[in-house]
Amino acid sequence: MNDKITRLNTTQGDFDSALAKLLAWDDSVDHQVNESVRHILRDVKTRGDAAVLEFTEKFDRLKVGSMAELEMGQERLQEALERIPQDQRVALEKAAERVRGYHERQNQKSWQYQDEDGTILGQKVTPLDRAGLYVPGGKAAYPSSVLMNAIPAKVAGVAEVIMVVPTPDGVVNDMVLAAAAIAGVDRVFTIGGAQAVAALAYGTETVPSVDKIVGPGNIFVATAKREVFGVVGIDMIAGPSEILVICDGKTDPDWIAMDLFSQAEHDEQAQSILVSSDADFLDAVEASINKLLPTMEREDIIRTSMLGRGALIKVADLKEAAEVSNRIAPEHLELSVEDPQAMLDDIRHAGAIFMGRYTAEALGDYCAGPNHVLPTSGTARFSSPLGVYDFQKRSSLIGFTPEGADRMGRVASVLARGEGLTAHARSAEYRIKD
Ligand SMILES: NC(=O)c1ccc[n+]([C@@H]2O[C@H](COP(=O)([O-])OP(=O)(O)OC[C@H]3O[C@@H](n4cnc5c(N)ncnc54)[C@H](O)[C@@H]3O)[C@@H](O)[C@H]2O)c1
Ligand SMILES: N[C@H](CO)Cc1c[nH]c[nH+]1
Ligand SMILES: [Zn+2]
Repeated sequence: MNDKITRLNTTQGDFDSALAKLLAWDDSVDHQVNESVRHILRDVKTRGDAAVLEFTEKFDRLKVGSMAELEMGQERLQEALERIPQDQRVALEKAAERVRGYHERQNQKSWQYQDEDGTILGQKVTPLDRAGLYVPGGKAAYPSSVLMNAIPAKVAGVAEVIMVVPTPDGVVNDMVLAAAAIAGVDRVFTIGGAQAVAALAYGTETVPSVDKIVGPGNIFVATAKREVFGVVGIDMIAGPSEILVICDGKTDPDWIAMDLFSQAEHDEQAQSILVSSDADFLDAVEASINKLLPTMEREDIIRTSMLGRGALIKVADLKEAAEVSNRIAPEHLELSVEDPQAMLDDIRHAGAIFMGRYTAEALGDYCAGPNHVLPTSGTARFSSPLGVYDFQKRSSLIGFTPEGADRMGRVASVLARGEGLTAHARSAEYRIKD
């Protein structure tokens, strides 16, 4: 690298502000993105398909006469499945099997119990009627994201799964369509960005409106999802990828450099951070970064990301490494240390935790089993990986017996009168025995 990657040390006086600066977004970029996304959302809401077609031409350089041309029917998905090379099909099917196996364990069941009066209390779990899946496709195509979005939806029992994926310059990726066939996606539209989020949220003449939009994407997609929340549900803000590696200094520096690159190559705005107490090891990883960078296919994206948002941070020990990591709340956390289990109690905020030197984050992206759609930008402080629970909702169940209505009616009556709500009180009192 011509310029040097950011080096921080927790002992430096301005560490807190330097870290905050590293994690902060450029406000002026934020403002422009917000403006542009709001304009797109308004336009699609008002003009439907016509606006989606115009934005698709503008941002994806794809001009077609009608939205129908942007829908990939089931036959097209099956064709893609049959056309892809056998090794790709086998790998997709193997990954799908592992992702399904993991997510089946998340399936929630309805439950009921009876209290001492025979009153029934419980929770009814219902899948969403229709879910919208955003699969990114700007700088790279993501067949793995198709599986990660669609399989939990299907395991949850969602009746209709609508997928959107941009195809810049009209280049359709057969592996993406094949993955949709394997996962059982119901409808696929080759649209992306904020215009696709708007189409799913508001519906157009061709794209049906959905109940919830899930899936990762770039800053335009993440901002659009934030804006439409309330009209539809969203899973989380899953924006540009991030990795934080805590290393005890005993892993091959080339492995760590490549783990950092693995997320940096997604996006210029991706973030890769290494934390270690071993200063010599930080130097060794920096040397590996410089050595390996020219060998990378996506060298420019990685360079921009590593220089702009990457950092090597020196800490006192593993305890302090965990504290720094908790402040960042990374999407992916690699514990490249001798005894990762021993560190788990200290780790409080991370989308996914990869334990041990042999657990490359990249395996989690494809085939470990857990979901790779994870909270970014510090939102792991309060949100979780995409899962079956994102496609199910819960209704409370309450069924009083006459005895229960009598006993609890008296309690409700007192509380309602305390709130000055006499209709509530009298409604409960009607059911109290004389
Ligand atoms: N968190 C996760 O689970 C996860 C998983 C996979 C990928 N990712 C992230 O998803 C992102 C994928 O980004 P991408 O760009 O490759 O694909 P994308 O599909 O998210 O975005 C492409 C779309 O962005 C829109 N766009 C581009 N420039 C625009 C502009 N100037 N104005 C308005 N709209 C514009 C276009 O409509 C285009 O279709 C990356 O940041 C990657 O790190 C995250
Ligand atoms: N690392 C991404 C989530 O941030 C997921 C992904 C898909 N393909 C490769 N990686
Ligand atoms: Zn990745």
